[in-house]
Amino acid sequence: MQDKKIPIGILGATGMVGQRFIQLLQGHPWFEIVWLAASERSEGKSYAEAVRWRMKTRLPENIANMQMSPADPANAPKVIFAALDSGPAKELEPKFAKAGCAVVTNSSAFRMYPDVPLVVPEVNPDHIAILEHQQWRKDTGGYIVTNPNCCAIGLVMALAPLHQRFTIDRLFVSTMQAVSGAGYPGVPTLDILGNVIPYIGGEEPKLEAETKKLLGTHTSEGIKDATFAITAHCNRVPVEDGHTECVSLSFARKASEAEILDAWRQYSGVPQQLGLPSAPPVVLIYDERPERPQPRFDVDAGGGMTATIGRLRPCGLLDWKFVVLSHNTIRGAAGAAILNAELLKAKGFLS
Ligand SMILES: NC(=O)C1=CN([C@@H]2O[C@H](COP(=O)(O)OP(=O)(O)OC[C@H]3O[C@@H](n4cnc5c(N)ncnc54)[C@H](OP(=O)(O)O)[C@@H]3O)[C@@H](O)[C@H]2O)C=CC1
Ligand SMILES: N[C@@H](CC(=O)OP(=O)(O)O)C(=O)O
Repeated sequence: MQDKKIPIGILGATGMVGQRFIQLLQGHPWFEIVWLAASERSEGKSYAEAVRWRMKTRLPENIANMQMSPADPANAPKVIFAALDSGPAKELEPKFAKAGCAVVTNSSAFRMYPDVPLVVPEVNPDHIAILEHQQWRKDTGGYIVTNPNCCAIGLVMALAPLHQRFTIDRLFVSTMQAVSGAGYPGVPTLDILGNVIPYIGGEEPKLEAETKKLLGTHTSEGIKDATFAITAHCNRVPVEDGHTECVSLSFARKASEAEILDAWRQYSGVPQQLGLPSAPPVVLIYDERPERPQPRFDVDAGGGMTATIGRLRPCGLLDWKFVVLSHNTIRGAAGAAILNAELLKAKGFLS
């Protein structure tokens, strides 16, 4: 007989990522949505009244009729998926953790705190062990676990198998980021239509710092960042979903084209071994066609959880260069948090 599902709540349920949570959690075998909250603007309304539903699947009827709760832990379930802007997240997420909730969040507010795990389950599942240092966990059993910035996720998925085998020593990345990354309503039409904006506030330092934490090592003193040099350029482009990243890198140990392709093709992780419900069977696809990956055709690979890589070739400045694409609101946000929660459950941190 199947165990009872774990009741979960969504904080920031009306935003782009909140909506993705609702879409992805429909029929989830382990989690059931019982509570929704967002800002005071939404409080007391039905979800259907509060949201501008932007998903391509229909708003589920049971969710449409749910009443939006206050963003307060008093009547919330003990597992919270959070998709708040980072300002409110900074204030609200600790309140929930202090009240004994497991907060599995997308926001950047606590990602770089030394006692907060920043996790992509295929890449660094061992980093959840630093939860033992969180004061909230010691006091009430509550805690905060984060997933990275949406560009950092696609990037580290492609880098992890290479870093494991050849040790990255220098890295250049330039992004082309979809408009859904800016939330809803996001970037004004007149700014982005037929245009490219070579600035996304705060994005470049986040991408640089988070990549080094994610590829860092868990030691008895906490997470020791990876030591490679990294520089990032971040750009907004008129694409609906899917962040594309052009990467150049060099390694401490020489790597051939065949070895790199082999590292990507063999890549699999703990979520695949454990058969977690949201784990894509194939983590990375390498597409041989010279004009791929493209967001229009490749963004939904593996239900939006697989990253697609292409165009591996020698680089005139560093050793190698390639392109990687991943879905920013699925693998880069809601899907990432759900996979984190599945890992936490599988490892005994959620019940
Ligand atoms: N979009 C993406 O690709 C990614 C986003 N993220 C992160 O996820 C988080 C959510 O992003 P996204 O969904 O795009 O953003 P949106 O702007 O689309 O949604 C923001 C959500 O936060 C709620 N909110 C705003 N202010 C408050 C407040 N004071 N108290 C409670 N709730 C509040 C909004 O509620 P209301 O509708 O009531 O105003 C809404 O539900 C952000 O931290 C973002 O950085 C991370 C990775 C990728
Ligand atoms: N800033 C990203 C999305 C995002 O919200 O990132 P972060 O969670 O790191 O703030 C984008 O615009 O595409």
